[in-house]
Amino acid sequence: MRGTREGIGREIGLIALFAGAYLAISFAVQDSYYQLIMTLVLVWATLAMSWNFLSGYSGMISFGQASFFGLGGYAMTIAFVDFGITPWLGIPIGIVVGVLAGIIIGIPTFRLRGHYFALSMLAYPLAMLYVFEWLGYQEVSLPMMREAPAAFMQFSDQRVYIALALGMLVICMLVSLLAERTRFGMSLLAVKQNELAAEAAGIDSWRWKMYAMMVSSAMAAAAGGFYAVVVLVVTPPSLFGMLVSAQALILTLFGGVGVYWGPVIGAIVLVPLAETLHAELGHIVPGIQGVVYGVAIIVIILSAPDGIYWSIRDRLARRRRAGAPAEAAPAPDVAFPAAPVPAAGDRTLGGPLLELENVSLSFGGLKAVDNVTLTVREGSIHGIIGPNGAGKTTLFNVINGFLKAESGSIRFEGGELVGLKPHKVCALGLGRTFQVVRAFPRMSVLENVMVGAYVHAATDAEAVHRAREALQRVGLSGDQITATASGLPTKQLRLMELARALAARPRLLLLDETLAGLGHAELDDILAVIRQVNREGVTVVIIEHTMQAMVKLADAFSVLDHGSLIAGGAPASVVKDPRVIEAYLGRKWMDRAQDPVA
Ligand SMILES: Nc1ncnc2c1ncn2[C@@H]1O[C@H](COP(=O)(O)OP(=O)(O)OP(=O)(O)O)[C@@H](O)[C@H]1O
Repeated sequence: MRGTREGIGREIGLIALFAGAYLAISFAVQDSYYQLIMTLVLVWATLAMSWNFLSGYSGMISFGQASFFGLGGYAMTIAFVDFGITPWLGIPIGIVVGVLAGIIIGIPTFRLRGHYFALSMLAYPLAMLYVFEWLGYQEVSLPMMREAPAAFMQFSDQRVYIALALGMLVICMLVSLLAERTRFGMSLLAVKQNELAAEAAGIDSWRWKMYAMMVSSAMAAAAGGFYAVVVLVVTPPSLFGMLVSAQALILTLFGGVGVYWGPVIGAIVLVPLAETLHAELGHIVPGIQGVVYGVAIIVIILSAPDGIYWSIRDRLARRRRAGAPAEAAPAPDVAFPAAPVPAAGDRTLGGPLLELENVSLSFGGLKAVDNVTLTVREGSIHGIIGPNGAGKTTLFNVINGFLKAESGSIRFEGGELVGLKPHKVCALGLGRTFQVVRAFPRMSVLENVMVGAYVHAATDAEAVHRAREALQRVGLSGDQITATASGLPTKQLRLMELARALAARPRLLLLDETLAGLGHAELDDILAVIRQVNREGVTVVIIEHTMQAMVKLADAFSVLDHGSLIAGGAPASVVKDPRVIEAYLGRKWMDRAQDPVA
């Protein structure tokens, strides 16, 4: 399972096995050309690993990995040629330069998303290519240091380079493995699968993306520095060229995205193929490497779109399932037993917990939230109702920081929320769920909830503990929590999302149509959970269209229409208010309103 250290020892064993086998094969290979190819496989695998760390884990597709590769290569080369600094120091210098460039590039570029991010990343290596040409570094050769070759990383035995490159790759694999199994990787994966949900669950997506950029640029710069040592001559196209960035991306896509074995598999299969064809047929078909990578990407998209690693894994899992005995009956589909419910209004409520004062927000000419003032009392269940398009979800988005109020004030426990990012709002104790469930589909239910727990958990073990506790609170257990989130029935998804919000131990929960899409029995189960959570001290603000349920559940209503608050107060009186009936409930409700709790 991701997110815990389970199985980490086995993975380290596999890495050691791979490294040992690779080294053993390198001793068996006598031809220095093939030894060079074995070195290049490791260098390109490291570069592809750097792409995987940024793009595979976080989902931000980068076409510009050559920037860091080239800077690492040129920093080492210039340090060597102009200052006589050994590559043993030059490569670390290149790594520092690469990381600094990663930070400088990340700051403006993280504002962009999707295709815009990918394309703008493409611009950086192209610009650097011309800058280095303009600076006069068209072709730089490393001088031979015959008096002290080892001190300048110059070895007559090619196998020493293989061992060094293998060391570099193994370090990158271990760093990636550790990231995949800890909050680093889990946070990036959550951002990749649903950035808004991750932010609402307390994940600072910008910070994790920046960390990923720094680690990724360090790996790419190390690969670039080492590449320059091995090939001895560098040119701007060989370090910053399109083929370099494309290679990083294609090797990973081919081998498997989002897992550290992917780049290794991709490099082992494709690099020897491309290099051998280049050596044999390069004089007849110039640029044959590009053809190999082009064909590889078409084949992989058609036959195994997630890459070889995932394709093999899925096939093995299917075979295991087919051979396994019939699965045990699933754990009972439980929620909390419907405990006796204190009638709305019977409970003693605290003072104001959330206060909105003259809050407004427009989309162009449309006032989606218009001068709304309302107070939510501590310990209450506060219903937000209104017709479709009344501005209810927008109001939640303004409260939790997805949207910034244009005017007005939102105070939570007396502190101002306007201007805070969603993860900060979450950290203050304000959790939320969504109208359409925002799950992290490739994670298990437990992992989904762990993402919510990270905000206050110091360690991964504590996050697991808090997540299990939250799942227990919503009544999910056994097989239900190890299941993958994609494909879960609506009720379990709703409960999982509720647990994810609860894992941060909030004082106030914003629930956006949590009852939508549920049958009668399921609806009662979820209502029981909401009441239980409220009894445990969590204040609830809930948007809901099911009026019968809301009247029984809520202590107070606020009614929105066209962005404005048209009524507020105890449910029994609000549903009799002629303005509410006209705007929302309609005549049919008017007839029933004589006995609203029937
Ligand atoms: N990002 C946006 N850009 C432009 N208009 C928007 C945006 N989001 C919402 N709106 C508009 O703002 C108004 C309020 O929308 P909102 O989703 O908050 O309503 P709602 O009360 O939650 O409705 P529903 O009950 O159907 O979910 C609607 O007219 C909607 O079309």
